Amino acid sequence: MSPQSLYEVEPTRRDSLFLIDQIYAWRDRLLASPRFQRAASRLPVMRWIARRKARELHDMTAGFIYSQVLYCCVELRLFDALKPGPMTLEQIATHIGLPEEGTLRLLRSAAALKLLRLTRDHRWGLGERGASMLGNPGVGAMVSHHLRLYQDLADPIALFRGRRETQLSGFWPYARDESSQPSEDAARYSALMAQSQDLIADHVLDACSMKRTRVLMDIGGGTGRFLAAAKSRWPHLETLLFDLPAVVELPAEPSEAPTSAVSRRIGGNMFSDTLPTGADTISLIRILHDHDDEPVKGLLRAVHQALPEDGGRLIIGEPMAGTPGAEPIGDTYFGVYLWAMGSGRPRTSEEIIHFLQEAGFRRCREKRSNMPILTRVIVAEK
Ligand SMILES: CC(C)=CCC/C(C)=C/CC/C(C)=C/C=C/C(C)=C/C=C/C=C(C)/C=C/C=C(C)/C=C/C=C(C)/C=C/CC(C)(C)O
Ligand SMILES: C[S@@+](CC[C@H](N)C(=O)[O-])C[C@H]1O[C@@H](n2cnc3c(N)ncnc32)[C@H](O)[C@@H]1O
Repeated sequence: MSPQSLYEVEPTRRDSLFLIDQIYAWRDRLLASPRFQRAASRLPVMRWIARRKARELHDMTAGFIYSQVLYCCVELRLFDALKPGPMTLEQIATHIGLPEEGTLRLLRSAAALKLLRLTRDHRWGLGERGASMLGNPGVGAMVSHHLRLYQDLADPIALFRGRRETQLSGFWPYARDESSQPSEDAARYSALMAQSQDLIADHVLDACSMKRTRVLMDIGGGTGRFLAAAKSRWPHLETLLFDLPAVVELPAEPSEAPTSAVSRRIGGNMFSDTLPTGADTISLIRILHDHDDEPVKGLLRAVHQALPEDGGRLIIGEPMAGTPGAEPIGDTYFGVYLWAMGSGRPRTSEEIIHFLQEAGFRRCREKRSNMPILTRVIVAEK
């Protein structure tokens, strides 16, 4: 089966070899030749390109080590420790409970990655990337939970043989079985989602105003963090939260979403229950990519039905495949992540818009996101 038919994209003129493909084939023959590579690394301009390309390939080869150095910094809370100011090697070794020799190796490797920085007086402080991590606390939570995916990737070829029980699918039980949800599982993944919602909510809300919305329903809204962010911008909003019973029954975390931010919490299954009516705007934030095509199409039809005829609006926010300049985030990171999770796939905005049109939506369009690598935004009307 061709990838096109797997993902239901209209086949383009696949049989003919375009000129551009011939040019790429010629380039690939050159790049694959050790003689060409040797020659290129001696010529002035070519040398600069060759070094850059070698560096890129080396970063990809070594990326798994970079990720684990970042993991150590997060787990050992190094960025938090260095927030007030730089520390000496001895102070850091005592603080993280590692021998000085190992600590020094870790600090040097983190400094080379700009996570840390060696100061002029030989102390260790935050590097530009370490400081950015402090500004985005949700990223640290993501890095910590990657340990499960890392275990699943220990035999990566086996992972691609077929979807099966994995460490990651154990973290997201709804991806394999929507009906049963132990509350401790729901609490664990909902906390991660709430922490990382701050990476998303502002960009979605910057892209679409809710000034004229009366009732907003967030389907799969977790602890209500997205609704809380919307309500703090537009206090007139009535907000409905729809999620699995195990999630809406979680004890309210005042720091996550103040009780007053969510007008009503409704427990149910978005695939098998009739969705509540009454909202003039419905949001699906980081929902569609978790699920395979057929359930997604059914969900979009159900959302269409739940919206009012006059002025009903759907907002979709999630990372998407084929984002210019961030292709590996959609297709590599989320593609592999969702494969290991056991269901879903990242979709291009064109695919989502196509599904929306099939479900009966009109005026389906993408809105400009300030951070398309983290979330893109699509709006559709009934
Ligand atoms: C100050 C001076 C001198 C100059 C200024 C120059 C300047 C303007 C610099 C810019 C500085 C700046 C503002 C930096 C900002 C950095 C930012 C915003 C960094 C953000 C990084 C975000 C990252 C790395 C996000 C990672 C997100 C991940 C890994 C998300 C994973 C999500 C998952 C796994 C979701 C799972 C849900 C599921 C199951 C798929 O549904
Ligand atoms: C990836 S999380 C996204 C949470 C939140 N929208 C966010 O962006 O932080 C997916 C959410 O969908 C909910 N969910 C999964 N399957 C569901 C179902 N069948 N019915 C209702 N909610 C479901 C999960 O409980 C979870 O809260």
